[in-house]
Amino acid sequence: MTTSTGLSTGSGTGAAVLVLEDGTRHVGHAYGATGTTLGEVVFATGMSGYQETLTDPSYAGQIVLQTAPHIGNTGMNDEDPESRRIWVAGYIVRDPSRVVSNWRATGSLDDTLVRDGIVGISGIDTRAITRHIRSAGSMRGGIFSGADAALDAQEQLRQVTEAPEMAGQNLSAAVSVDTVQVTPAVVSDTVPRIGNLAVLDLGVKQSTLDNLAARGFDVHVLPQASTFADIAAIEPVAVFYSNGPGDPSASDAQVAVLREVLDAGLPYFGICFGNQLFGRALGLGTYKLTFGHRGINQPVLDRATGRVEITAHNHGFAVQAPIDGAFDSPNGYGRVEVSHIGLNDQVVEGLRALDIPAFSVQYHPEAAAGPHDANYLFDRFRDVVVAHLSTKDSK
Ligand SMILES: NC(=O)CC[C@H](N)C(=O)O
Repeated sequence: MTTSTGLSTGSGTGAAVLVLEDGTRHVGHAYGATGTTLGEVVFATGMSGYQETLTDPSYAGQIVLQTAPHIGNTGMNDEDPESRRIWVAGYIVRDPSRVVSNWRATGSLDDTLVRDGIVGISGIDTRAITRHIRSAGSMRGGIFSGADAALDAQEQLRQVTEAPEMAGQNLSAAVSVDTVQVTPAVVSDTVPRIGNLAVLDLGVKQSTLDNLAARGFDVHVLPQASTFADIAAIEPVAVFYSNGPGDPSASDAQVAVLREVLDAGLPYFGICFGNQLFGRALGLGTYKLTFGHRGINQPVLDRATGRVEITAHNHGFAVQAPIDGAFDSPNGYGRVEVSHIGLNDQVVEGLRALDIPAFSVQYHPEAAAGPHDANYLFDRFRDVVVAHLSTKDSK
């Protein structure tokens, strides 16, 4: 058992305890809302961008630990949220900022955590927990604060071990829109309107929608349970599957719809969860990484250009595929290749179909937060769609 004592006053009052499913305990301070929260404990290595991290729906069901020791000093603003609320199941911070100082700030992180009911803990040894997760793997955990901090340790551990594991969870319904939402294309002298794009909302980020609209797509965001008929009804020129929380192996319905999309010959682009579901549609498997990739400084090789990009990541699962050269897709969509590879661990970071207009990446070309090295992928998608439309016209 590891126990660390708090180093900061934190924002909440009173004690809090982080309990991992292997029995590890860290005692610190209540932070944000008080009570009990359960989820998969993961660490994120971004030195900045906590607002984008917290509002990324892909983190639903996860208790996020920030390895950056000092969080909250720029507060919260009205421009950076990636969705309508904070989605993390819980928040672990070493040393929350006691003051907010930024010209864009409209509120504090602490108040927003309380507003959205996010239970957190501060003042614990985040480095020790990160090193533990790196070797033992991401695991279930719980934060207990307020009166719950005083619960019997065995009772706290029981609650943690009875919580669902991330493997096998389908969380799309919890984060997706209920009705179709449209973001019109941002057209100009240099950006022509391309047509309607169907975006399946599995937990999409605002920056992704903005990037797609800026390429001339009228972006129609569809609920996660949409059928192929729902997609066809908007007469799309192409289809996009977003990032999102949960285990890709638990999304059979969306994979079946994607197969209909590919069978119909519609161009396809997927990001993160959308990459994993593309892999599954092609007939590939997915698996859980030991501790995943979450941060804004991950090196990725684009095999088409030989260029190394520094990129934003947030994934705990990955696609299983041969990384040495093209191969036949098991489900009969022709030849496929792994287009991008993570240079830290050789994980598949992108897939490209060679015989149909479809590709995807495991990481985040929209960044938010993170470097913009991979933003060209939105241009690549626009070019694929425009080329596809021109071959259709010439037939
Ligand atoms: N950002 C994402 O789309 C994450 C995809 C998936 N939930 C994973 O953890 O791998």
